[in-house]
Amino acid sequence: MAPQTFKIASIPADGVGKEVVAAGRRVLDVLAEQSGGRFAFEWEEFPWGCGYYEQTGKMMADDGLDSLKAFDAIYFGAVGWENVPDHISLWGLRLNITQNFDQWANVRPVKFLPGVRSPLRKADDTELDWVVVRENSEGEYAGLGGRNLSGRGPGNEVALQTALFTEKGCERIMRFAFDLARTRTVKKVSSVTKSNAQQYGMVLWDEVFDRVALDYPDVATESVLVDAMSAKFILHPEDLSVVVASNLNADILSDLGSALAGSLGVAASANLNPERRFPSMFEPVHGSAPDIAGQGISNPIGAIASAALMLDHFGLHDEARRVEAAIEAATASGALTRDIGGSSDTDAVTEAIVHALQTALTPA
Ligand SMILES: NC(=O)c1ccc[n+]([C@@H]2O[C@H](COP(=O)([O-])OP(=O)(O)OC[C@H]3O[C@@H](n4cnc5c(N)ncnc54)[C@H](O)[C@@H]3O)[C@@H](O)[C@H]2O)c1
Ligand SMILES: O=C(O)C[C@@H](O)C(=O)O
Ligand SMILES: [K+]
Ligand SMILES: [Mn+2]
Repeated sequence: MAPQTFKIASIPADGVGKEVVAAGRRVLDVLAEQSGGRFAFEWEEFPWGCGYYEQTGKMMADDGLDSLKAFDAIYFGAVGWENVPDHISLWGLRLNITQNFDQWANVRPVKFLPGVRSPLRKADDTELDWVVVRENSEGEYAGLGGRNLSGRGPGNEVALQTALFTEKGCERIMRFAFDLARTRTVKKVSSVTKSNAQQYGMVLWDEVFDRVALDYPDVATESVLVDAMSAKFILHPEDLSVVVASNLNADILSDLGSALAGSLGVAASANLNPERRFPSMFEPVHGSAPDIAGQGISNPIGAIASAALMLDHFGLHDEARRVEAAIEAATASGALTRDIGGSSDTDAVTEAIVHALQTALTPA
């Protein structure tokens, strides 16, 4: 039988994005080899990013979105470099893709790994495991607003950055969060709000949350102000299972979660178009890390764990669990990059994960 072939567009983009995407590809290619012809990955790499901008004045090709539509998934590194203002590079590439492909659900698990020290003392003797569900299409990232550069005289410039909350946008991300909670051991959704200060958008957010919750009587709920939630991440993370938050609130909280798990380098994410009208995109939570890029020392775990989320999206659930187990075997054995207290480089950690996959192979 012909192998089931998954077409993946890879966009390493900038900085450590290049290093960690190469690591993830290596792991996926090993898995395909091990599948004995059951499945295969067909890769096409796109050179978009700040280097491409240098040559063309654009972050991606004009027909880039059209080209991407033909793929089963997109595997992304990170965007951002010093030659391009961050708001141009982010809107030109990552947000161009997430918003135009309606990847409205951004799933960001917070995973604690064996052998990786958390800055939380609580993590030493408490099982911690939660996931941030980020609204990925509107909110503070609606791109609405403008600047008045000239009309008000020197020193009086004004800028508006308007957040957009729609009932439909709130409802779909909340249902997604509740459905996800139903698949987990602890069936609970925590909604992150700021409705004490933001009396329009966040009050709508809260009302939709309360209404959707009525359809899930088997799932526990709480609504927590974002400032209090940032404290709760540190003081009572054992109370968390699924945390649903607006675009910006979830962006901030997911970096906090990654740091609590040891480093931004270990955190995975999936930008999902749940209706599957467009390809979904898988990328580590971190950015291009200019401070360490090019040295071969970046942590590949976030990108490799994102590849596992991509396997889940393809329905290859056993393979996804095998990759996660291989990551855990590698960290437990001491294969750690510097950001998590070790001295291994990117390649050594990747090979430790590959080795774990190979030794865990059950003979046919
Ligand atoms: N989705 C994305 O592509 C994305 C996400 C975040 C930031 N960015 C962009 O990345 C650039 C840098 O942003 P930043 O410095 O705020 O965030 P960053 O995530 O790139 O780096 C923050 C810190 O985490 C460390 N870090 C990140 N990834 C790591 C890895 N794999 N291994 C080891 N350490 C790692 C960095 O060395 C740095 O100290 C900016 O241009 C920003 O706009 C892009
Ligand atoms: O917020 C963004 O879109 C950029 C980056 O911080 C991310 O988390 O992807
Ligand atoms: K990224
Ligand atoms: Mn972020």
